[in-house]
Amino acid sequence: MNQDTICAIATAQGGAIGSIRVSGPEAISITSRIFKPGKSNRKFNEQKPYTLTFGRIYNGKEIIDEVLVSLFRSPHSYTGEDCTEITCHGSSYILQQVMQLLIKNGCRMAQPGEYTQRAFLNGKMDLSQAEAVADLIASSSAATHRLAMSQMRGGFSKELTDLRGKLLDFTSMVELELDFSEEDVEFADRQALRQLADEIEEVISRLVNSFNVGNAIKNGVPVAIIGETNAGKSTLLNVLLNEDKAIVSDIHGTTRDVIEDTVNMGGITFRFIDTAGIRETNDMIENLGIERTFQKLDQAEIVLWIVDATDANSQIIQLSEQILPRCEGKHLIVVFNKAEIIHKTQKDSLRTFFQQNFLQEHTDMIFISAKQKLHTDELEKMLVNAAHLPNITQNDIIVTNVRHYEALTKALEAIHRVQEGLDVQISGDFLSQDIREVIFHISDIAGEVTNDMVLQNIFRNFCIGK
Ligand SMILES: Nc1nc2c(c(=O)[nH]1)N(C=O)[C@@H](CNc1ccc(C(=O)N[C@@H](CCC(=O)O)C(=O)O)cc1)CN2
Ligand SMILES: Nc1nc2c(ncn2[C@@H]2O[C@H](COP(=O)(O)OP(=O)(O)OP(=O)(O)O)[C@@H](O)[C@H]2O)c(=O)[nH]1
Repeated sequence: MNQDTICAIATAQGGAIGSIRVSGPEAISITSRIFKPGKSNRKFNEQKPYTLTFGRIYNGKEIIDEVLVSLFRSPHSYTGEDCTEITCHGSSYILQQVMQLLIKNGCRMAQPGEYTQRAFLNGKMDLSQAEAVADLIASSSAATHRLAMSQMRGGFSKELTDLRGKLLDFTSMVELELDFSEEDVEFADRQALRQLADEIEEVISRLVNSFNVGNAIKNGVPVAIIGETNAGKSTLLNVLLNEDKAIVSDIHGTTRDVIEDTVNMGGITFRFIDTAGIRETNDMIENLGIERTFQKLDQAEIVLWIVDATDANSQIIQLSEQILPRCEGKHLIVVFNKAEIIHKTQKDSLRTFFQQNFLQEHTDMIFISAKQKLHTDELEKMLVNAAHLPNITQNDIIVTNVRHYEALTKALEAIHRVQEGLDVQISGDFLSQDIREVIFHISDIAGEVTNDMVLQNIFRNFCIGK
């Protein structure tokens, strides 16, 4: 299927050593045209797989570099094709020269993700494993690494493949019944099918539900910072992020757009979402921002509600109607900011007010000064406690990929129809249709029925050389 032999630089710029990967039917012959092994009696194309050969890359008579070359023979390589790897000195000039020589001798530049795409097309891995390769390269913490590693090693595709196999057996029995419809026979034991459907429903529900945790680990626990204009949201965000990201000014409504950034605190990645201040306004652009604030609030797991302590009462009363109903199921932290300029008696009355009106599960309050960084460490601890993520291991199966989540959600809907259908003794042809749909969505995750556009999109997001 892949007649082209492709090449790409696989290493980042600036290292002492650089590596070029060649893959395809001509990989070994093209490499041997530009590479002469050190000991002249050895031939590169007789090199044993998984060994290194020392030698030189020549452009005509000129030596480009002294290199080490490795060799893999189809199907035993990353792509499943014949492959070579040329390891030279890390000069971008040398790497470019070697690339040009390879191209002059019949290679073509690889597209982003093309090696992994070939690995997928040659059956070395399924699509969810290929997607995990990209996650693995992007992983920046122990948790994201563990998730990507578990998925790359076959994580949930194995479990899904087993279930899909059982479903296929069943649906072929149901479909066989259809061929004998005159005789009113039942090859597929409905009770056993119902048991299988329940089992599958449980597995898929678990995977669908794991996405919240998976998403929080991969993209950060979403924390929305909301409150009235000028309460100090941007100032606090800058403190939390330890850098000057959001624009701070004393003109009301400075933050019109939603700013997002992630930061690691206590081993947990948080994704802070600064939002436009909420107030009644006729400014069109600002109103759009406020609309978006509410959308972001819905996505958040933790809500930091910043209240200007010097002007708290009116804000609380005005906003509690808008905000509180939207915080159900979320952890709400009411942050009284600018606390350094209010009196102790004011604090006490605010605390009493809070305790009388907000005391419920998953609600905290704190007095801080964002400007003077007073009690902001305590706020960080509060956040870490609010974000109780489970400890995950490489054996935990957690969905992190939106594409998988969507396919699983559709599979879950279809399996519910199968369960309902069995309960009301639906006819075989409808039943098999619903089962086929479950199979279809499960197969989508492994990439067996995935359409070309989606495939292209997935691999285009890889880096070159992978
Ligand atoms: N130099 C180099 N390092 C690398 C890679 C590479 O391509 N080149 N990889 C690229 O991502 C990763 C390793 N991935 C690989 C995966 C499979 C095979 C391979 O030869 N598989 C054979 C043998 C399997 C076995 O013995 O179990 C096969 O599948 O038949 C090679 C590399 C990370 N490090
Ligand atoms: N005294 C005092 N002033 C503060 C504190 N935090 C912020 N401010 C000031 O309050 C003003 C508004 O701060 P911002 O951080 O821009 O407020 P915001 O909530 O992001 O405002 P919008 O972008 O308009 O929604 C600025 O002048 C800040 O310097 C604080 O803890 N104490």
